[in-house]
Amino acid sequence: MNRGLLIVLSGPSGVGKGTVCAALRRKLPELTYSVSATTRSPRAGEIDGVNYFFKTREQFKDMIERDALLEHAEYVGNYYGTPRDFVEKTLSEGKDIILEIEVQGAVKVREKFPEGVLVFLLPPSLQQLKDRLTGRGTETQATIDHRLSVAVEEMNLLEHYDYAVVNDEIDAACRRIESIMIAEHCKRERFLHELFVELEGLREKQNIPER
Ligand SMILES: Nc1nc2c(ncn2[C@@H]2O[C@H](COP(=O)(O)OP(=O)(O)O)[C@@H](O)[C@H]2O)c(=O)[nH]1
Ligand SMILES: Nc1ncnc2c1ncn2[C@@H]1O[C@H](COP(=O)(O)OP(=O)(O)O)[C@@H](O)[C@H]1O
Repeated sequence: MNRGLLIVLSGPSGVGKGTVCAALRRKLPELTYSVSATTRSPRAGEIDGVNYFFKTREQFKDMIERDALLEHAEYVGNYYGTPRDFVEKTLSEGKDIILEIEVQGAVKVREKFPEGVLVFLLPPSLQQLKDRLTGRGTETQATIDHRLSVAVEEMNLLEHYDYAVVNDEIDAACRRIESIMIAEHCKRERFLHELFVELEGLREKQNIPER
């Protein structure tokens, strides 16, 4: 059985990672979502174990020490991390899993999981990024300014990614990510498709040299 795909959806704050990821999950119910751990306080309506596993700093430190996180990063004063076991289990069951994480964490995943598929979500323009952060209404003006300056730095990490997807329209961005997933599955079929195993067997039997 093929291992599942590890898809990392990343990009600057406010670009639409949460929105696009939610739309993609509605479209692809079989796509597993990795719930992160965080030390940030829950926002109104957020549920522990669904949106995040909300942890104290002590609990989070303990997870780092136990090597229970695949990656973790500090972001605007809070810690965020991906629980390792759930990701490993999902991939070994042949299921695809999506991580929606910030850019430093995505680059760390690259080191630990070179076969991971890194997708960078881009805003159509910086002005639209600012408008989205403001429009969401979850941040104060000071946080928005801070997040915007962080976003400009974050864009520099684009070169580490496999794909760039512009989030102009939510549906269009989803379609692009779906296409990436289809292409990445086809790439892996090259190595594992049963037909090729059969062909290899036949070649050996008939002593046909490889082309
Ligand atoms: N490295 C890392 N980043 C994460 C993880 N979970 C969430 N994030 C990112 O942390 C940042 C802040 O998340 P959050 O406070 O929920 O704000 P929002 O995504 O901007 O609404 C976002 O860029 C998330 O994608 C994780 O497990 N690891
Ligand atoms: N393609 C899009 N067009 C217009 N608005 C969008 C689009 N994608 C996301 N948004 C809006 O932008 C804001 C930030 O999106 P969000 O998903 O919270 O970003 P992130 O998770 O990257 O921080 C939200 O108010 C969301 O509704």
